[in-house]
Amino acid sequence: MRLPDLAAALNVTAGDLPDVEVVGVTHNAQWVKPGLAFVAIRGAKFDGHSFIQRAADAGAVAVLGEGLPAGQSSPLPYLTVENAREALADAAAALAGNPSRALKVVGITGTDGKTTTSWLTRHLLREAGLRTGLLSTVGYELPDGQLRHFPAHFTTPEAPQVQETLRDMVGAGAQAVVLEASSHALALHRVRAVDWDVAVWTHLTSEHLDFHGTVENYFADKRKLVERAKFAVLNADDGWTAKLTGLAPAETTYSMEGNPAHWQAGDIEERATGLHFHVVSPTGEFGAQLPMIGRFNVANALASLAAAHHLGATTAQLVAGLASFRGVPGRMELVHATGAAPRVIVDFAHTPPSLEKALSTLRATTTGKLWVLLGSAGGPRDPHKRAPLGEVATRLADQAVFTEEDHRDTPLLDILNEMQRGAREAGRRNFTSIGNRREAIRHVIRQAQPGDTVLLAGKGPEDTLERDTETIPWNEVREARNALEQRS
Ligand SMILES: CC(=O)N[C@H]1[C@@H](OP(=O)(O)OP(=O)(O)OC[C@H]2O[C@@H](n3ccc(=O)[nH]c3=O)[C@H](O)[C@@H]2O)O[C@H](CO)[C@@H](O)[C@@H]1O[C@H](C)C(=O)N[C@@H](C)C(=O)N[C@H](CCC(=O)O)C(=O)O
Ligand SMILES: Nc1ncnc2c1ncn2[C@@H]1O[C@H](COP(=O)(O)OP(=O)(O)OP(=O)(O)O)[C@@H](O)[C@H]1O
Repeated sequence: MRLPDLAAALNVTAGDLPDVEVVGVTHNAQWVKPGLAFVAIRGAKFDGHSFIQRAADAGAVAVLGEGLPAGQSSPLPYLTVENAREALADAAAALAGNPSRALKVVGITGTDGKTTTSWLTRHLLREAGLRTGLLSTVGYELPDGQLRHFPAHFTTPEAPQVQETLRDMVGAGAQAVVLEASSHALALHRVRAVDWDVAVWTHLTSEHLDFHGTVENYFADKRKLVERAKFAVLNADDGWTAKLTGLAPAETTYSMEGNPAHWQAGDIEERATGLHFHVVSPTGEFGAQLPMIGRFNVANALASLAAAHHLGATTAQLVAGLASFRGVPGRMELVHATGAAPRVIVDFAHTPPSLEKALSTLRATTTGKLWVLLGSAGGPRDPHKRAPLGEVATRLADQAVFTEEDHRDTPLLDILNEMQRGAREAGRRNFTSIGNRREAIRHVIRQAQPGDTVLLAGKGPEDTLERDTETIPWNEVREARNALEQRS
């Protein structure tokens, strides 16, 4: 796009602009490449205007900002905009060709459940035959199903990455996309200029108040998604929904607690194989089975069903889609086994509170013994959590196995000793230590019996294991599957 056309697309009246080609836009001077426009943002820590020279040296062709600081001149054409973050999003969308207009876009927001609901909705849409992309905390996928990661960890990355990813999805033949929208993203305009077809609301509890200040601000940021969508899927069990009703031109509601709603789930049973429930909905009544752990996932399922139904999924496709859902990689992921075997779960939990939550959830559906395998990372990251991890593991599981988990240059023995200390000081002896993670996984899966549950905690979807100075390719689910095969 030529620079004068970009200015016109942003409604900016600037004097004589050079007729140069703008190939993209970025807010980060370190990411500038020849031909990009640089948006100078006044952030909480830095003023992007101090990086204009750096951007120019790297080949930027223009700068967008809310006004040059007094006494500063720009070596590049400077376009004054009202709001730099909004301009970043608008420019990114224009330069990417407004890809969201060519897609059915489902946005998911809420305090918890965004990632799960995004993955499930993506799965249901694919079951319904729509080529669907995904952008979530766990990574992003074009319709080919291969998970990719942005260089920095984000739930919703900055607008240029959002728009460029949507453009790539359109290029790869996507018809729909499911996009997880964090409150930070909505507050900082990262998903402005996305044309939303469906907004899904999971629920809201006090969180991130360091950033938003008050729960009302937090709500107001999240509400933007519902305000901007053509259709809203609202949770009738969430107190905030009353304030969301009527904001979108059309809406549907869901409940797993017996509140009046279009989509209702009842007769909920949580079994070792997953969740079983009965759905009453505008598309009829049906029995549903979802191979996931955790009762709250019924709410996520209802939200996904309603969103996918709105985009054309039939009842048969919805039922089949729920039953074939494999979960979110590395999040309470059930490892499938053939024949009589213990239930094996891979989960990312690597802090004492998340380990506590995961083990408590699993205890509820374990008839036999509950086993847990875990380590703790080396280096400066939270050495204080090692002993508490040992305590939680031996309190909530019947048997714990301590092993390696990215110990890097910290001696593994020191980490294992700390975990053991946490257990011993609480008076417990129900643990063993096996340094090599593969051997430890094989050991615990060999020892466990049908009816038992084995939680492999800490690594989740990570694809490497950092042992001393080595970085080893790693796939925890594959390790578990191999161990299950060796067992049978
Ligand atoms: C709290 C928050 O979201 N902060 C975001 C905000 O940072 P900021 O206002 O402090 O920006 P800043 O660091 O002062 O920099 C100002 C400008 O100078 C630029 N800069 C800065 C330094 C430099 O050397 N060169 C340079 O160009 C920056 O790119 C930026 O454009 O704007 C930056 C880009 O403009 C974001 O990268 C940054 O996200 C930070 C990295 C972050 O950690 N965000 C997290 C909290 C976040 O967004 N999380 C949510 C999920 C939350 C959840 O549900 O758990 C997410 O969607 O991932
Ligand atoms: N609908 C829900 N209601 C309450 N809690 C939930 C719900 N869905 C998930 N959770 C809890 O939140 C945890 C995180 O779930 P999920 O990753 O889907 O949420 P998220 O909003 O994407 O959070 P994050 O951005 O931190 O990944 C789950 O392990 C579970 O404990």
